[in-house]
Amino acid sequence: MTTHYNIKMRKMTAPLIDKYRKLASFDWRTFKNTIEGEEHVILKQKIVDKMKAEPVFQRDFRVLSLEESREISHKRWKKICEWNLFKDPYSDVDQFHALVEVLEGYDQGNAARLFLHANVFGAAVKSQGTERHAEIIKKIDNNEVVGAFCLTEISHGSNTAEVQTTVTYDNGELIFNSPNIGAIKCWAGNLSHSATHVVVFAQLHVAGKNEGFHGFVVQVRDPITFQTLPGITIGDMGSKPGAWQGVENGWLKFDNHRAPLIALLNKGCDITKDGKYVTSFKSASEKQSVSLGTLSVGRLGIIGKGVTASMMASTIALRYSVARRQFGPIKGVENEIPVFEYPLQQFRLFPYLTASICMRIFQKKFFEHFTGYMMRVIQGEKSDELAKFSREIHALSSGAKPVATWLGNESLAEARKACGGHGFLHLSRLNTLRDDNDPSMTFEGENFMILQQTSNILLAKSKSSAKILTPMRTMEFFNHQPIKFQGWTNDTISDVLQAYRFLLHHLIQKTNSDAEILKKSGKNAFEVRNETQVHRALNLSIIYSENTIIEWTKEFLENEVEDRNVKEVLRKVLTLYSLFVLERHLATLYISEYTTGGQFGDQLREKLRSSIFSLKNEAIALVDSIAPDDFILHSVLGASDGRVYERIFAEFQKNTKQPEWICDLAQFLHKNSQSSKL
Ligand SMILES: Cc1cc2nc3c(=O)[nH]c(=O)nc-3n(C[C@H](O)[C@H](O)[C@H](O)COP(=O)(O)OP(=O)(O)OC[C@H]3O[C@@H](n4cnc5c(N)ncnc54)[C@H](O)[C@@H]3O)c2cc1C
Repeated sequence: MTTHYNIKMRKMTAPLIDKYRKLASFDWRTFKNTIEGEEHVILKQKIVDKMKAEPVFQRDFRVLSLEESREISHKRWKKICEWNLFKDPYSDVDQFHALVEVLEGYDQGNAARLFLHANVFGAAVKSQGTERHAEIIKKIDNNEVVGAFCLTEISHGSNTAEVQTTVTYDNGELIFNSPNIGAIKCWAGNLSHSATHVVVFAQLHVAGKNEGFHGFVVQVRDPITFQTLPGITIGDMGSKPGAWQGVENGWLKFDNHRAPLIALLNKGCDITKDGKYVTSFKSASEKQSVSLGTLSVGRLGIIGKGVTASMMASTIALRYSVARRQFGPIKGVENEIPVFEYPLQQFRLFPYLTASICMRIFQKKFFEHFTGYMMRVIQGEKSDELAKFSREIHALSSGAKPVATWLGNESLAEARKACGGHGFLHLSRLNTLRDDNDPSMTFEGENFMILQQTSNILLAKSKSSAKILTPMRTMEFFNHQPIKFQGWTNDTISDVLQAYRFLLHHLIQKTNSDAEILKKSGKNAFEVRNETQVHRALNLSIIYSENTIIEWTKEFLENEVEDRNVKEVLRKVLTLYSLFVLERHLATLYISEYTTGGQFGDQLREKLRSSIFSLKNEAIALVDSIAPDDFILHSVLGASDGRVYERIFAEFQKNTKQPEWICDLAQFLHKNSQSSKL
């Protein structure tokens, strides 16, 4: 019976994917190596091969309980530590990036466990501590301790400056307190069960004066018994969706917990032996921005979550779309066409495929810039140019993080719908991935909130009359006059960039002029900033980020791609991405009088449609070039062999056992039938 089924199924699904692969005009491996770098591809595969061979990394589509998720997450983390793949992010940047990418695709919960310790907690101690913290840093690097990052409190997340936890200096010691319920730390990953140490942010009180927001590294548990230390209560926040179930997001309450003074992360500040607070920071806000500098690094990493999300979404939905046949020009099962053939399906999915590629190129370049910046910081450089660099990184990461994470979530939602009913099953992995990716829109700077950082910097720059030169050259548009629409040329990407430059100038001018009106009406700076967000400052930040993604991908295309076929297809990819994002600003383009009449919009849409069509033969090979290994993708609908129905049925067959409560149902039915006879 089973054999018969298998044969029949195989006939039905002779994988069409190979036919679509052959249509491409380029070699997918060359494309992959061009985008990612050959060494990076090899490094990633080595890690994947290690994972494939290791029992602890095997998985199925069963939803694990909270306890199971936490236990398996611990075991996988331990295995990765044992493999000794990296010590800290800057000692081997390439290895680190390869590991990040593999783990983010495999399971964001596992990635969080590792990186919260090494990259967030560890980075905070290293960047804000001094030689006084050498011993704990050694323990962090050797995995002798587990760390968590405690910034958020029940009543404060975004407004970090107002955290309520207090630390009071008392005769050579520090006393930690959570003065009210709102001050209890929460959301800290790794905290609930595993953390032995935490970095805590709190208000430092010395000699009766609040010296403001400071970071501290505190031991919270005995590393042998795992009992919390006196004056510390820790618990878990409860159940969460997706991979975050495996992350120990915990809460922490301090009640007169005493720690030695060494707990203070004392770069740029200290408490002297005679109990005096000293600092080299000019203001509390300077201290706070240095303390939270580590979050800027994190934000760059979160851009990668958006990229991974849109890559996985495009891979799963497009591979499934060539396997899934529905309707056809003539009646009959044999005449049904793959849903991939429908222009509507292409319109829904191709833009996310191109977005994932352009954002990947952008992210790689951003990391290169960032690593260059960090090297100069580590070497102790202090210059105006470096300060400018830091500000530009902050502006771009604060804008690109929301753009990337929104797009990641959007692409997963669209992919799930594009896969119809089967897309809803866990075996597609799409809904799980959407749950996994969801909080990236909130942490490391809530998207709507953090976008304001970008516009603040751009608007401040706009007040300068001097030529604007920045290290990453993302603000070059300031030095060029905006030009209205003058017709399409043969170079669509440049046409789009011209429209973007116009939009940037328009939004800066509009936000500034509306701000002036509000100021004159008596509004204060806080009110003015809030009241110029909708349609103006917010859009400015998004458009600045998209403009940079297009510009950097164009530079890459022109200067770094050697293979002619890859160059040609990447041009098509960028053309589609540029038109896709520009179309979203059509209303603003007309409002800003970039052009009048319907012709521009109509032509833009026509170009978008023909650009989608131009990628039809390339799409599946493009998917192959961005897709992670099947083991990492872990999707029945997205597996590279295209044998979707066999794989679906193989999963279905695992679920034939009757549960025990069926006896109760049988008894109930029997009882009913007996009583109906009475
Ligand atoms: C899965 C997960 C893991 C996390 N891990 C950690 C961790 O390890 N350590 C840690 O310390 N924290 C962690 N966090 C907490 C996270 O950093 C905060 O949730 C985040 O900073 C947002 O803060 P909030 O929740 O207070 O949101 P709020 O600031 O309360 O935001 C609520 C709403 O108000 C809006 N809003 C707020 N301010 C403004 C404004 N000025 N203008 C306009 N709108 C505004 C926001 O856009 C949002 O829509 C985690 C959170 C999640 C979900």
